[in-house]
Amino acid sequence: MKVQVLGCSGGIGVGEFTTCVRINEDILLDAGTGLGCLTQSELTQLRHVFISHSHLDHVCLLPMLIDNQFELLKSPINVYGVSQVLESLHQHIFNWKIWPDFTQLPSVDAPVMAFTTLNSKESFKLGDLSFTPFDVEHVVPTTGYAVVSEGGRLFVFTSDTTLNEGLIKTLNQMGPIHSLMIECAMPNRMQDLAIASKHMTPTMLNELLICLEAMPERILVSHIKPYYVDEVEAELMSLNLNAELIVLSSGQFFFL
Ligand SMILES: Nc1ncnc2c1ncn2[C@@H]1O[C@@H]2COP(=O)(O)O[C@H]2[C@H]1O
Repeated sequence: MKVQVLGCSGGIGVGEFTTCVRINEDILLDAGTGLGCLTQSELTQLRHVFISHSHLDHVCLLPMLIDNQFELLKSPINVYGVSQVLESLHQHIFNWKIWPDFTQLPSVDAPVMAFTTLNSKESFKLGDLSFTPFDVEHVVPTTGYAVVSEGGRLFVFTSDTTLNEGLIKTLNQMGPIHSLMIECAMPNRMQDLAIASKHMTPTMLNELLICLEAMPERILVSHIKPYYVDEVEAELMSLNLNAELIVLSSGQFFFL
């Protein structure tokens, strides 16, 4: 399984793209501005989009992805998420005011976009891969995704989350995690804002990792607010984790 980080920033600026991860050629986790890094040919290969939550930095290019392919699509692009997330997308974005409701276009019988509701902690199989949403704590309903590769390796994408007992328990129940993509939006001195906006700091990440029964082989850190990248990176490096720690940047890819 190829995991390509198209966007992993907590903000915008030259070279900064918001959350979007491509799995192999046809699957996305979230559809932030990183999606705009793909070529037209790569865009046409996308068939499945798993959405973690309704915040703009994670969904802003989904409407344009569908419109881009409108005339080309012979079958719908499948959009997956738990019910609260899909309802938010439908109500607040695909509502004819912000964007057309592509679940009804060009016709209700043969639309270019189809929503599939997932249940938290229930696996969804796509070929040899499986995707399991799991609840995390953020300011809106949010799920991460546990993705099992063709070879049985586990890639966990937490999306935006803060630290709580539930996250520790959920990650421990998954068994050995090969690669954990987790956010660390702000430096330690901004812990109050991190808690209010339900994000993580390096200290909170360390507290989480200490509580894991098995250390993931790779910790992939994402969603750092651009202004604080150097500070967060220095704080992360001082943790001296017993794992490969990678502060992600757009364009990186990994094989699992
Ligand atoms: N009280 C707050 N609750 C949620 N978000 C906040 C708050 N104050 C500031 N923010 C910012 O609003 C941003 C919304 O997107 P993010 O979750 O990436 O990060 C959030 C914070 O940077």
